[in-house]
Amino acid sequence: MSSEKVLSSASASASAPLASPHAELCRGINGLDKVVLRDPRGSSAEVYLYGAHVTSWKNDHGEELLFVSSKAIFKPPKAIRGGIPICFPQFSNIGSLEQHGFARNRLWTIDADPPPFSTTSSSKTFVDLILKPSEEDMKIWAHSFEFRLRVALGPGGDLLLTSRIRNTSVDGKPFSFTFAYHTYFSVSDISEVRVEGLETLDYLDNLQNRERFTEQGDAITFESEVDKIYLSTPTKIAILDHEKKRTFVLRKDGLPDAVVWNPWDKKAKAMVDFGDEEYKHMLCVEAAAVEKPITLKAGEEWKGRQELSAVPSSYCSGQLDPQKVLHGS
Ligand SMILES: O=P(O)(O)OC[C@H]1O[C@H](O)[C@H](O)[C@@H](O)[C@@H]1O
Repeated sequence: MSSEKVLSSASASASAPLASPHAELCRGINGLDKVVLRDPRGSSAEVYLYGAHVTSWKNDHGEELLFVSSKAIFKPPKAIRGGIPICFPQFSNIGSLEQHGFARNRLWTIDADPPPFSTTSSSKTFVDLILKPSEEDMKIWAHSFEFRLRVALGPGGDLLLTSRIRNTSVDGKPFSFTFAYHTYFSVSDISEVRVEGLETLDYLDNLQNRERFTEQGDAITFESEVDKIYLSTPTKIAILDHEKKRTFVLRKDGLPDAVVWNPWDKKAKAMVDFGDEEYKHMLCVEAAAVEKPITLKAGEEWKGRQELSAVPSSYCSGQLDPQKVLHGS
């Protein structure tokens, strides 16, 4: 489909044509614009311009790998429940802004001409989006910035998110922010899930006034509500879904922390846009920069990457082998 044809079927807010031949702009739920990425090898992803929100990531068998609530509200100003909301310029309620900042409920536009990436990615299946603050945004957060997000599908169906945030202030004013890729993974049964790579680390427990604790040596498993900010984590974290025999591998760069969240039954019931039982089928593991806010001087740029892959769990005498996942290439 030509880019003109694609554009004529969606609203003018999307503005620029898409650079990738494997990206298509179309209408999603409630008429909101979304970009569908289809890799020739079979994997796919969907990104709403509302929030630059990834709402779908499928492998080459067409299996959905992200969780989106059946009760998600695709209507501004509510952020979409599930997928990958972007928390910027504030994670959680740590600051004066609304919970998780405003990037997740603003309308982004397609970035027609992004500055070149320093590392060359071989992916031809991508979309570039951009967010600049409106006058209204400047009233609540008085900083000039350009936030560029590239969402790409890699050769093996990996989902790559690269954020580049630039301080475009003309009066030399620095700013600081916290950030998270608030990824909701789809899992078969939360009680069968293990997270590897966060053992023995320090974390701030959101359920206990962000008090600092140290995680035990065992892999992390789930039997009640969890809301923890793990600090200075390794660049690779594995989420093992025993029942599905699937392992998600999260690789990150520029994002030292990792948030792990499952609301469990009580909080699930309290959320209007989340099914009562859905907590069993999701787990948030979020590449983040929370403990130490990132500061950008005028003209400076920060880059934060999250790379997700889903691989069959290596299965050996009844045990998943996380070592292969964590230490393999
Ligand atoms: O309901 P939301 O604003 O999307 O936030 C959902 C969750 O996000 C993060 O994981 C926080 O650590 C949690 O404290 C919060 O409940």
